[in-house]
Amino acid sequence: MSTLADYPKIAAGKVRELYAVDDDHLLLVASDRISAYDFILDTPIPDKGRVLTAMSVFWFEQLADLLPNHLVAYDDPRIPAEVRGRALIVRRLTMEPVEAVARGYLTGSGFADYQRTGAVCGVLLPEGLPESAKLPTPIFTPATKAEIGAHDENVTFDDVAAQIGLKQAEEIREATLAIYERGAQLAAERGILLADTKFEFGRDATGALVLGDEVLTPDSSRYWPADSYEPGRSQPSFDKQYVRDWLTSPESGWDRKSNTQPPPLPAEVVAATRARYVEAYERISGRSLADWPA
Ligand SMILES: N#Cc1c(N)ncnc1-c1cnn(Cc2cccc(F)c2)c1
Repeated sequence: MSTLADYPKIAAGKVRELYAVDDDHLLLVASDRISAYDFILDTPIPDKGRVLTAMSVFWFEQLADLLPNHLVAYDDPRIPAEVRGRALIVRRLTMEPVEAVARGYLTGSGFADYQRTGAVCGVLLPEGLPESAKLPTPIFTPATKAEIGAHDENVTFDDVAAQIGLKQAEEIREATLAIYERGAQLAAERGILLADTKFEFGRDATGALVLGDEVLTPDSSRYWPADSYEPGRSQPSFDKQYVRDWLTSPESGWDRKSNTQPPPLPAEVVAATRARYVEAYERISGRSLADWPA
């Protein structure tokens, strides 16, 4: 059995790391860290890494008929015991330099761009749409990959085509929208709205487009509870709202405008947040987290 120290770390995100296993395989590790208001919080959420890993595997299986993906294994002797259940063996790809975002609802940077220009990533939208409006049809709104701590920059389809080629950009747009439609449909049937999501794609040695990274997780997507959906205001996050509400309540003693590290989370907020991640996985997948490796 390998240990994590056997594998060189080749990339690190806010809550994930990527290690080299061999020339053709990587180890994608999801931590229990959680971020809020652009801070990585001091308090981990137990099982968050397992839930998000299990959710990616569920979606890779659901989407396999649409396009190939980089998943090789999730229960494998190459996965060190210390990260078992929250790590994947994946194929090493040549990654496309674009954050492939699909939006079905108008929120976040998309809503900000719309308020300023009437469009998102060059896609003109009807006038008068309120915050959180469901869009007439889902849109492809790519972004550049930012360094840790910086926000991705929204760009146009033409920018992507200029960077990677028109055919390649069209292939990514088509795949992004097809996966979003599939994910939004399945989630909606389970009472959860998929407002938007971000994919990363790569190419294998034959040049085929391959779905990489994590897929349709609460970290790469905005999931909203359908029963409280109301256009015209920001929506509660399915998974992070307890954290956001406590951090912005007087009880935390934290000032969001202070740009200081948020305080540790109380046990009850941790427990409630863990429960929401588990609920999201079990409702969407129809599976039990107890059946997932630990
Ligand atoms: N997935 C994937 C992947 C692949 N299958 N082949 C080659 N490269 C990547 C790759 C490179 N950067 N990232 C982003 C990323 C993800 C997770 C943690 C991080 F630190 C960074 C993904």
